[in-house]
Amino acid sequence: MSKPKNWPDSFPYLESPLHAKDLTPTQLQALHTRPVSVAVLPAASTLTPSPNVHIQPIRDASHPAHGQFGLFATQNLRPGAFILAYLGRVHAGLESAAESDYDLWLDREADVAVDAARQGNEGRFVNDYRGVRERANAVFGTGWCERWGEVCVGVWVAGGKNAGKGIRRGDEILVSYGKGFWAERRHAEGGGEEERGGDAKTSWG
Ligand SMILES: C[S@@+](CC[C@H](N)C(=O)[O-])C[C@H]1O[C@@H](n2cnc3c(N)ncnc32)[C@H](O)[C@@H]1O
Repeated sequence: MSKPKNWPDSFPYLESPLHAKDLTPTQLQALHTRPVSVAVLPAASTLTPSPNVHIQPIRDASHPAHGQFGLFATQNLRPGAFILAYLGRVHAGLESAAESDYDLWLDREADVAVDAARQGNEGRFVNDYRGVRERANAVFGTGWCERWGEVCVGVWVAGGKNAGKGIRRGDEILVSYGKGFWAERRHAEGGGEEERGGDAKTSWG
């Protein structure tokens, strides 16, 4: 199996979603039922490793995630384009890895989330835009991944009116984790809760 450059030795690299044993038959059925309203992602767009990105250490001392890793574009990506799937351990949300900084809702109604804290793919290295640039240039969302025949979380280039020109080769790919993420973090560190208002899990939008 080939792993992306800079993938840490200590983490398993996933080439498909990893299903936790506690997913109920109803949750598994929801995962394997194609919703009418989500983007269909052909198998060719979910290659592992992804040809659209590379993992890089953050060496810029002014970057708030200095000393960690980030995800960067290997080619120009147009507004609205799909970038890559976010792979991890797909689990029942109730059994949430509350302390994980890598846990995203996959299907809130079905109570299913995906956590990339202990294993995953390049998606786990997407940083938040705060303190790096004015706004996010990418968004999390859900799609139907034909490669695995299931609903999956993915990362898209930001689209819409204010999207700009997309992401240029070499740019860092940055999403918004949602205010809830940072409020939770301040709360955990003993700070205030004034910005609370997002999801307990990392949210998007
Ligand atoms: C999903 S991980 C992103 C990848 C992470 N940089 C790494 O190397 O594993 C989320 C963590 O990255 C860091 N991070 C991401 N965006 C950040 C930002 N804008 N400011 C400060 N820390 C950030 C925080 O430590 C956060 O808990």
